[in-house]
Amino acid sequence: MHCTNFHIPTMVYDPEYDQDEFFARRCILVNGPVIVGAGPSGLAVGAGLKQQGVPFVILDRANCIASLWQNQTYDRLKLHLPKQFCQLPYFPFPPDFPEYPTKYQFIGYLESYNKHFDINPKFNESVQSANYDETCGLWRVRTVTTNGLMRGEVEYISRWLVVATGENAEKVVPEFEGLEEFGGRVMHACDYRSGEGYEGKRVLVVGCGNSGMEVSLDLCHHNASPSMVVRSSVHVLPREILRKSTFELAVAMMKWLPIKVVDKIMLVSARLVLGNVEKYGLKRPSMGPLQLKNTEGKTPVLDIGALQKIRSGQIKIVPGIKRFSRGWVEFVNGETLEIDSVILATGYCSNVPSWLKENGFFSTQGFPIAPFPNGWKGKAGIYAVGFTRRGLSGASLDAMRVAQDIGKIWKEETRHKKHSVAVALACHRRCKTHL
Ligand SMILES: Cc1cc2nc3c(=O)[nH]c(=O)nc-3n(C[C@H](O)[C@H](O)[C@H](O)COP(=O)(O)OP(=O)(O)OC[C@H]3O[C@@H](n4cnc5c(N)ncnc54)[C@H](O)[C@@H]3O)c2cc1C
Ligand SMILES: NC(=O)C1=CN([C@@H]2O[C@H](COP(=O)(O)OP(=O)(O)OC[C@H]3O[C@@H](n4cnc5c(N)ncnc54)[C@H](OP(=O)(O)O)[C@@H]3O)[C@@H](O)[C@H]2O)C=CC1
Ligand SMILES: O=C(O)C(=O)Cc1c[nH]c2ccccc12
Repeated sequence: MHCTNFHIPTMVYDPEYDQDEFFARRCILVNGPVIVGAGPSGLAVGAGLKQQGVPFVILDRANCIASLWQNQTYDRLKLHLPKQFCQLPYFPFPPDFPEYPTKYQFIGYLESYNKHFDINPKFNESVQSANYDETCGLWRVRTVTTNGLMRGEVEYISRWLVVATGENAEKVVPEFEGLEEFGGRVMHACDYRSGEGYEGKRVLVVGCGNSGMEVSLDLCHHNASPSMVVRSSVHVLPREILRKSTFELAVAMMKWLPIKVVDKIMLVSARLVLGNVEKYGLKRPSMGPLQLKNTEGKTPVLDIGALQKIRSGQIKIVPGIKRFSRGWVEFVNGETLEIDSVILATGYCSNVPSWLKENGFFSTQGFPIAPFPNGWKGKAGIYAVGFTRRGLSGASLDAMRVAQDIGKIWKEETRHKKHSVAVALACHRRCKTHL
């Protein structure tokens, strides 16, 4: 796509003065980078840029920051890594936070972070496409804005594009034979808030990652009867070993030992603390838990109580699903089970391939192709933050690198040109000459 699709009116974006909302179609030249996503990753990049005086625009499809945390998680959720691995750069958690903050505490912290750095994302702006326009050397990011009844299209034009839409941007909803005739309540784990309303119900929880385990546990707390589908294998680790965070121990050991050895130690320790989990139907993968996380992104389960319920039989383990029918499910081993509801804890995926038109930086799965630690920067001013499958600490690391890199280029350019807006306008003029 070239500049032929350039829509007027065109404005220079000034963060001090947010222009009116009257135009249904607008084109905004951004002085600084466009950041897509106002989750922890996007906010952390924003903070790093603010500190260096670099202007930017953050766009989010939702109407709030950290929408994954605010709109798509259950009430009982707590961070499952200790707090020091989850805080964002330059602004620590309050000292009275517990070791594993609740989601409400984490959201409160992110709100303070947003306020403290005056990040000011633009909400209700869903990015539909982004492409690099070689004729003018700029990124063109198109959004659909939904603001009450108002719907508009905006094109943001920028030197830099920071992708911060997350590893969990879309829910994965597999197709199952017969599900349409099942008849009971079916929802994805991202829409599950609590077991209220499930009392006495037989619930099939599909998937045994952290979501499947914790939803099943929450259902037990609400006197429901969950059966959890384990179709392949899963690593379950205790959240703590001898009162020390398992994750923290693993991070410490990784400084001295190869990952394979650390995995062995993890598995021996897990066996000592949890016993043999395979006898409950929780088959372990052949690859160790950290290696599996690093190579395939599959997060080990950090157990916070589900295993005890599996042992006691309150959570039943069932095999893969063959098909559904009215009021029941048939498994691959031919057995059937009567159920009232289904919760799909079947995971999430990146949505980058659906909107980013480029070749070579992102894979078809929506993750940077270059392996860690080289996937944060691409060619022509594109960056990725929060795609290293290393949780919030990985996102923070990316964010600091990206903000520093953009800040460095920005400072070099503003030293040479009198005013950064003049630079943007010059680019803009160059772009328009190609119309
Ligand atoms: C239930 C759950 C619990 C977790 N717990 C932990 C934990 O304890 N510790 C840990 O380290 N990690 C945890 N994670 C991993 C989680 O991915 C990170 O914590 C964190 O949310 C990643 O931040 P992010 O900003 O990269 O992505 P997100 O938080 O997903 O934010 C991405 C933002 O991009 C926006 N967006 C997406 N597509 C578009 C588009 N096309 N246009 C505009 N905006 C868009 C979304 O609305 C969203 O606000 C958890 C994940 C889940 C699902
Ligand atoms: N407290 C916390 O901090 C929590 C953190 N999280 C994090 O959120 C992220 C997402 O976790 P989660 O939502 O559990 O997703 P995961 O991707 O980790 O797990 C998805 C599960 O669904 C199963 N599955 C997928 N498709 C099917 C199918 N067709 N039939 C049967 N089973 C299927 C997978 O099985 P298979 O392996 O065979 O493909 C797997 O067990 C993770 O990083 C996790 O750590 C989640 C919840 C709580
Ligand atoms: O909870 C998540 O989704 C995370 O990605 C956190 C995380 C990063 N590395 C890990 C290794 C083991 C368990 C959790 C994590």
